[in-house]
Amino acid sequence: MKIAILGGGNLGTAIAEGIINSGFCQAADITVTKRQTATLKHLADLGCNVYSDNVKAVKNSDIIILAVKPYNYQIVIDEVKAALNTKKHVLVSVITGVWINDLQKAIAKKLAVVRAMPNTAIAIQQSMTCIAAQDANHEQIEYIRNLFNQLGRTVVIDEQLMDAATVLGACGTAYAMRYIRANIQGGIEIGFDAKTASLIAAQTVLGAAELLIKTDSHPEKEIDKVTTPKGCTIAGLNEMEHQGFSSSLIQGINASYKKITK
Ligand SMILES: NC(=O)C1=CN([C@@H]2O[C@H](COP(=O)(O)OP(=O)(O)OC[C@H]3O[C@@H](n4cnc5c(N)ncnc54)[C@H](O)[C@@H]3O)[C@@H](O)[C@H]2O)C=CC1
Ligand SMILES: O=C(O)[C@@H]1CCC=N1
Repeated sequence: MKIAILGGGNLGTAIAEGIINSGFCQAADITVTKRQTATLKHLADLGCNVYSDNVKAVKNSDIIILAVKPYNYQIVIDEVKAALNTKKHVLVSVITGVWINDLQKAIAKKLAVVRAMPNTAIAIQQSMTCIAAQDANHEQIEYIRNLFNQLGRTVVIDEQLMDAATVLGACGTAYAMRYIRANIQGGIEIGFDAKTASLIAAQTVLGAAELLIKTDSHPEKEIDKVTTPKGCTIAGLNEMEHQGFSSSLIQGINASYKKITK
């Protein structure tokens, strides 16, 4: 299978790099497009095809990953729709807030369309990618899922949950960063230099996440292991809750969701 990535920006280039690093396919089988291709030199050096002709990229590929900003998708679809072939192509859109029906209407064909919602950790092959599909067969969905499995973990969801997936999975990277930053600020206040506090905070969060994923455990079970009776962990946790810690996170998630669905 040959893969075209239309829109070689942050996400598009990260996907290309991840696919090459994972060995999922040869660099020569990947095409990345952008209007000005100067910033894609590193991909060309790796062996990818890099150019600005979206139609040529579509004609030369089987899987078309659309990775432009939401306000640019219509222009790109108008440009390539005549070249899209329902018997050959699968369109994968990573665009926030654009529904499969919108894409199929814009294409004016019943093309197999898959929506994927990754996060920025895709750059280091640690994305959580939620996938939803329409008019794609089992084989096509499994191929796309396998592609994104090279770039982290995947889950197939109903498209109705795509906004929720965007909030929890993609905005979630920013929430986690803010949590880590707060830990760094607290860590400095209790004595660490910024660099050491950053390492301790980030590795501790990584370890906590891995504990949950690798042992299929529940957060509260792991908290029980850390909280010594009358100890400092429970004192800190309870104070955080008195200050509205869990409630503020839940309200933030709801605010993001309201914004994306309005
Ligand atoms: N940043 C994030 O955390 C996430 C972003 N997304 C979605 O992914 C999409 C891409 O996001 P980013 O990579 O962050 O944006 P970006 O702005 O870095 O990349 C978009 C690229 O498309 C190129 N482009 C614009 N018009 C084009 C055209 N006609 N032909 C070819 N290339 C064209 C731009 O030059 C730019 O390099 C967006 O729709 C966004 O909603 C999805 C999940 C997470
Ligand atoms: O903030 C946003 O609108 C997008 C959605 C997912 C990540 N960034």
